[in-house]
Amino acid sequence: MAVYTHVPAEDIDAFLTRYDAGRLVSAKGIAEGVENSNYLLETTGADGHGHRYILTLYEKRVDEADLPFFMDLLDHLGERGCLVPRFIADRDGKRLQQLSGRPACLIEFLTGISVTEPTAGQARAAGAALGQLHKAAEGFAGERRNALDLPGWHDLADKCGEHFDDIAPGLHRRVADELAFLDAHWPTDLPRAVIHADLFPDNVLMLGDEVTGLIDFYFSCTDIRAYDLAVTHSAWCFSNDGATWFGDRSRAMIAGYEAAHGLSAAERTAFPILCRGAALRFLLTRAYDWINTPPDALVTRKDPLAYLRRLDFYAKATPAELLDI
Ligand SMILES: Nc1ncnc2c1ncn2[C@@H]1O[C@H](COP(=O)(O)OP(=O)(O)O)[C@@H](O)[C@H]1O
Ligand SMILES: N[C@@H](CCOP(=O)(O)O)C(=O)O
Repeated sequence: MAVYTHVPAEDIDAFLTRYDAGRLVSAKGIAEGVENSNYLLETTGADGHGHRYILTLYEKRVDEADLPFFMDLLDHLGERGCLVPRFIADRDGKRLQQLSGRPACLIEFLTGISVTEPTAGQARAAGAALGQLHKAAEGFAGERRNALDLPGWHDLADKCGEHFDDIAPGLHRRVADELAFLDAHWPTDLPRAVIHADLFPDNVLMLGDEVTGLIDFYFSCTDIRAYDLAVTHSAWCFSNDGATWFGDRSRAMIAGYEAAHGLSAAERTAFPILCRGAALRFLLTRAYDWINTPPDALVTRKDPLAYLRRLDFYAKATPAELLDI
């Protein structure tokens, strides 16, 4: 459950009076997500025909100072045909507000569901949507440093320290060895761009095999473009526990990305290392949250070991195995 801040319905109704959005009809806390508090709002709509919105209160890793970057990026992508939600301006043109003591935004609601067991067809569509996003992001002037890059992974690992071994014996050593490998092999000459950096199935809305929305851009940043495909691959092409890699999903995702954007020879060669980095990144944030979230907290902790299993797979994988479609 990710509702960290409980906002009384009367306060949401009062908040809505700043917008041309009608009056509040219902407000439901959204269980999915781990970073922010999200509510699904139903209103009477400005035209009286009823309307849905997402209300987000920013809680954990989102820095308020980064919100203009995310707003401008979604405007840029939306103007170029990507199915992304726009931040809604109030009657004074203001998009960032305060509600219950938190930074808060009203956001366009997009239809679709997040799949939990993607098919190969859905993995292909996600790969294509990522490629289209990368094409549409070309020419976007904004930049944002990735706080969860290789130096950021070292910081997180230092913070977890000995506690890694409370999650699994030997994990501390394994993480240190992997960081040493990535320090020596992480590519420095691949094209960089604005990337989503968290395109998990729960951040892709779909109807059947069709993508209807890409959401949750709060990790988007400037980094190696093909790393974004590695993140997406790690999230879509395994069983949820990371124990099984699905070659059909993997081939379909790469084919979808190749058709929409394409990978250079250098990106293909580096792909297994980028995937190792992606697996370590999510292992580390999950381990940090595991260690620092009480087991009885309202939010469901995500299993770090599901990403250790992916890391084990990528450490043995060849570019041909991952990319030969
Ligand atoms: N624009 C949107 N349209 C429809 N549903 C949304 C939208 N934004 C968020 N959601 C819903 O809220 C959930 C949590 O949102 P998300 O941005 O992933 O949260 P968090 O940043 O806390 O992880 C999503 O899984 C989705 O169900
Ligand atoms: N996708 C990450 C956690 C971030 O959660 P999200 O709901 O913002 O995607 C993970 O699975 O570890």
